[in-house]
Amino acid sequence: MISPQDRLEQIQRIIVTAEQMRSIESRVFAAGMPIAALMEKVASKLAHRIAALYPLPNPRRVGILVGPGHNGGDALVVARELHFKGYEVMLCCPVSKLKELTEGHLRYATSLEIPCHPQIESLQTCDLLIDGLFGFGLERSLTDPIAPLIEQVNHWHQPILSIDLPSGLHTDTGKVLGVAIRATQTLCLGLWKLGLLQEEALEHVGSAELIDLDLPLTDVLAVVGDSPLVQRGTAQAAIATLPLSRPPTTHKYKMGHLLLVCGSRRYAGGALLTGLGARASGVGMLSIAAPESLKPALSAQLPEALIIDCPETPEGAITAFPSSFSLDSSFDAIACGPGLTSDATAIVEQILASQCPLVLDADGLNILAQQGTIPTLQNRQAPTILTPHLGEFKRLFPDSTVTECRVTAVQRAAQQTGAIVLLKGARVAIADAQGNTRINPESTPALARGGSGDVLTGLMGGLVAQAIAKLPKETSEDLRTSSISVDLIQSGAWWHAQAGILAAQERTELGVDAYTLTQFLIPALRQQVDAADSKTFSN
Ligand SMILES: NC(=O)C1=CN([C@@H]2O[C@H](COP(=O)(O)OP(=O)(O)OC[C@H]3O[C@@H](n4cnc5c(N)ncnc54)[C@H](O)[C@@H]3O)[C@@H](O)[C@H]2O)[C@@H](O)CC1
Ligand SMILES: [K+]
Repeated sequence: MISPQDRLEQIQRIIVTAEQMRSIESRVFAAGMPIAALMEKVASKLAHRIAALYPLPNPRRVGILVGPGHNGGDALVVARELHFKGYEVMLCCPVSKLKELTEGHLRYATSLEIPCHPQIESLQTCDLLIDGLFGFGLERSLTDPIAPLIEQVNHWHQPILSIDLPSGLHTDTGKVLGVAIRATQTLCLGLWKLGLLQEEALEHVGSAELIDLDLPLTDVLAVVGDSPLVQRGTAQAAIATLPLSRPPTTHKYKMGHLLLVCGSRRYAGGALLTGLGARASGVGMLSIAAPESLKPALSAQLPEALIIDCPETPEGAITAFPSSFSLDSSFDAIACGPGLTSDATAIVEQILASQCPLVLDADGLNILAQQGTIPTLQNRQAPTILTPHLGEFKRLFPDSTVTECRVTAVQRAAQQTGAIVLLKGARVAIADAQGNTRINPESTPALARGGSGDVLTGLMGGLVAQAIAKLPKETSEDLRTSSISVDLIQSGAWWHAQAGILAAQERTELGVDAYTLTQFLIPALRQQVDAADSKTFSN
């Protein structure tokens, strides 16, 4: 039997749509779990968590918004439990036609003399609001009388805690259906809903937490599949994937040789930041091809790196590799792009034509877009990882529907090109050609800053080089490609985000310039590994 800790780790990785959640619940109900019993369980866990988050005596007055379905039912059971714990609870139920179970709980709450108001104004003096208007049953845009009620509540100042989802959000796309509650906190029930991990939803979700409902893993996996294509990244998965422990008899070339191709006189920092990101990855050997005029600065900051000084244009962009240099099989991976400028077309073309695994970013992506993204990458045999932000993504895939749904757009881009595509943003989404998809659930706006992407490119290049170096030299191209998994790329995205989060905690969100970020990569990893170890020992 799986341990409760391993079960919870698996549950934390799963992401469901509304339809999948409905199917899972149907299986549980068909197996004999009464709907009312599940609702009791949900609400008792919620009430317990809410009392821990907002302990008495302050806040004392709790206003609860009750909708027509079972989200409203959950809210009413929470109301009853908080009432018995000593909170001063009041309800607002703006609709008259309720589902049967919800109706019963409303009757009982009323019999306990918990006041229920049709008008939202009565709740304005509450210290805390709980949103139980709609959960995953919301199907269409909100209108009168609920839409104006939500608008009003969003202008008030007390914290709002949403049950399952902020009411008004689409469960799958995270888009606002007319209007939606802006929650301070969302307690998601049972399994992570896809919409909560979409960037569109972030301003409404607040901080998000999963309330485990002990849904049987067999029922969950029967619906989402044993190895679900779309998964939420977790710390444990990232730590298990990163090359944290080294074989005792290893040597530097077995730990990966990474070639960085980056920088120009104008963007000298691009080369430096990529180099510092690569250094933190632990890669065995680091070579940096950069304009020859950057050599002194790079050597001073990265004394361990081999600097390949490249001829440059009068403006200081790389024109080509030096004539003595051959882009042969001595490199396990190349990371290319930061700070190159658009003048470095020839060298990017040469790299794209090579057989070397490649992480492509920034100007490398812009040059690829000019060459024609899909045909160029379809001709590439070696593994390719693209790390665009939204603007670069649109240039690479001008026909994409990225504004509709980032996750679908990334999946399609990966499938069209055969590359692993990582779309940057507050919720990094990563997909491979087979549809395997990862979403990084945690980040910080502190990373929205010039140069933080360069750090990611170097870090990612170092991880890819180490994964490739582990393979026997004669490994086929297909096997090399499959050895670079979305989990590896997700572990890099997770690590980078955790460094930003730790740096922001220590220095505020204003204090996370890209150089500082590089200095937090190792401390953040240390902290996360220690936290994971202490969890293991305490269980
Ligand atoms: N089924 C269960 O027993 C469980 C349900 N749970 C809770 O129940 C929720 C799902 O319950 P429901 O399926 O009842 O769905 P909801 O409570 O999300 O709401 C659905 C109700 O709202 C109405 N509705 C939908 N769109 C509307 C609109 N735009 N304007 C006005 N009315 C609209 C529907 O006709 C339906 O009556 C979950 O989010 C969760 O909170 C969970 O607690 C787990 C157990
Ligand atoms: K809700």
